[in-house]
Amino acid sequence: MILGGLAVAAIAVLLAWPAITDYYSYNASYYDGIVASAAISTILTVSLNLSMGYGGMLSMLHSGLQLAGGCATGYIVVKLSGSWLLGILASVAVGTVVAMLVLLVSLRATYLYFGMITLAANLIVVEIGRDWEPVTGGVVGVSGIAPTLGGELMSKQSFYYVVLACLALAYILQRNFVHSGAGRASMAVRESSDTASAMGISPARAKLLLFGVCGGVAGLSGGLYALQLGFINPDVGLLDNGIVFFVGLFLGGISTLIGPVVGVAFVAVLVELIKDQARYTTLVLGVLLLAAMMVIPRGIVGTWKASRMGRDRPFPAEDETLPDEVPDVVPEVRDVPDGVAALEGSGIAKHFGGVRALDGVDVRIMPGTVHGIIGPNGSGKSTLVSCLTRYHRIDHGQVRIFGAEAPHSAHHVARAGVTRVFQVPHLFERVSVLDNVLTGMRMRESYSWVGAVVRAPSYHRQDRAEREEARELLAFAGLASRADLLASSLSHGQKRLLEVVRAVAGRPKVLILDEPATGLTSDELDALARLCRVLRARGLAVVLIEHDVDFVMGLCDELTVLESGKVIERGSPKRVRTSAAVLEAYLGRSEPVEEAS
Ligand SMILES: Nc1ncnc2c1ncn2[C@@H]1O[C@H](COP(=O)(O)OP(=O)(O)OP(=O)(O)O)[C@@H](O)[C@H]1O
Repeated sequence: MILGGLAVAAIAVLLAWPAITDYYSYNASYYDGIVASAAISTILTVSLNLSMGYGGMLSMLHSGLQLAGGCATGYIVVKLSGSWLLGILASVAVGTVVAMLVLLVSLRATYLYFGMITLAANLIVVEIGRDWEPVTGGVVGVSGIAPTLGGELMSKQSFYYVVLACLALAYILQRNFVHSGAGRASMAVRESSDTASAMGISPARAKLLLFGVCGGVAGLSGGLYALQLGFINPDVGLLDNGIVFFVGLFLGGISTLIGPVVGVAFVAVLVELIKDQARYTTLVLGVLLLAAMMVIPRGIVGTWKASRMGRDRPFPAEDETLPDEVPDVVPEVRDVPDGVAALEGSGIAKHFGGVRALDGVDVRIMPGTVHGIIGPNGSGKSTLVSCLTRYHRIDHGQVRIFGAEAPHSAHHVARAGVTRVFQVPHLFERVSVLDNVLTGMRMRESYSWVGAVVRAPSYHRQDRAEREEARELLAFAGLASRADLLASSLSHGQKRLLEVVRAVAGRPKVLILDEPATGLTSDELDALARLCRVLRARGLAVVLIEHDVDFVMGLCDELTVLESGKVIERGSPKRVRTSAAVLEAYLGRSEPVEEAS
């Protein structure tokens, strides 16, 4: 409410700004220019926010992207005598291409290494700017980049509104992207590439898309910068020019939509206030960044959000009674040919150096069953699952999904219907419970990211249906009242359940749960068992890796028992319970398995 009011007031002031300055000042164009500059910086900071905040990609390339965009506009407007609009479009295209090229060479790089690669790329972009004289104008740059309208030079006021419109576009793009399936996929990759892959998300594609979008937005800010100042030279790409964007982002609040706007506005006002002492500007910005990091590490907006009742803060939600009805949204697996295994591994071998983690393992998991994989610690259970789902490259053997050879990458296996929940909880803690479930639906989404950004009817339809479905699934697991809380506020048991719900949301045909019962209360165990039974009844194959022998024996139709990377027994719980090999492996003597736990 308060935010809404402030936003409306800010928009009104921005729209009326040229009239206000005209009325109150003899130097109106100066003040219009200050706000336009701040708006251009905000556009670049929005791009940085998408990359670092929502994508978890430390980018040192942003001033280089601004330079690339500015050079593209300069080239079109001055050298080709094109229109400013064409210049702006070129800046977006060039920014996108440069960002995507850099991303392609750094696909496997993690946070810090990605930062270093973008740093190197920035140096290269600046150097190209200095040396590619016919296009960039070399060290001197290009001047005379003037926007025209109907053959006349565009007035400062008109240009102000062009910049404002571009800022609005950048902000809307950021907001709509972040709230779309593509945005959730980027955030999933930010949290864990492995978990994202288990939901059918390709980390490489998600990163490429996000960084490409960031490049386009940063390029746009470069094009506007060139048009506003009338020139562009390679110094624009120098790293110290980029500091102001980092200060604005961290001061305003990284990973918040409005943070870049607030942060840059704050910095712009401050810089204006100390303009008579301009030589201290860098010092002041440095101190400001330091102070922000120490006092309000979430930034102004993040801190404000965390302080509001019920927003970004855990609050006790009521305990829920589980509904008896199974929601329709729990998937049903149909048309499976008789006798074909849902997931099958034959002769799987995996060595880690001298360790034979798996040594010729055969496993057949039938649809409509709960299949337990048990064995002592280190017997190879998790490795087997990683091999079956292609997280590990297998040394020997074959993996088949419904009779066909399994694809060779983890996210394609997920798309083929095999989803896993990891042994160590891999929730997306910084987003809501509901968003976690929505992320699990990513591979079913049919709308494009452009459709989401422009909020096409297909996006609205699907988004509405997904949200309803996600809430139904949460209600079935007893988590409905927690849907809008941050996932980090859940108890351990609730997090485990949420992970299962998120996996179910992807409508898998095979669901692999690695030690899901660890740390669950008896009520939570009941809820988990109920969910597994429902999935089995709907034709799914559920694979359980568990140490809780009672839980496994009570739930599973079939078991595969591993020891030292080999199958030592397989069959019904009754058979396994009395197997001499199993008793030996668990107890080293012939006593009932239940006593091992
Ligand atoms: N990435 C790896 N590098 C080296 N060795 C590994 C790796 N992953 C597993 N191993 C080894 O492979 C063997 C099987 O490990 P795995 O984690 O699959 O067993 P597990 O049955 O799942 O054990 P637990 O019940 O303790 O989770 C162990 O000896 C383990 O040390």
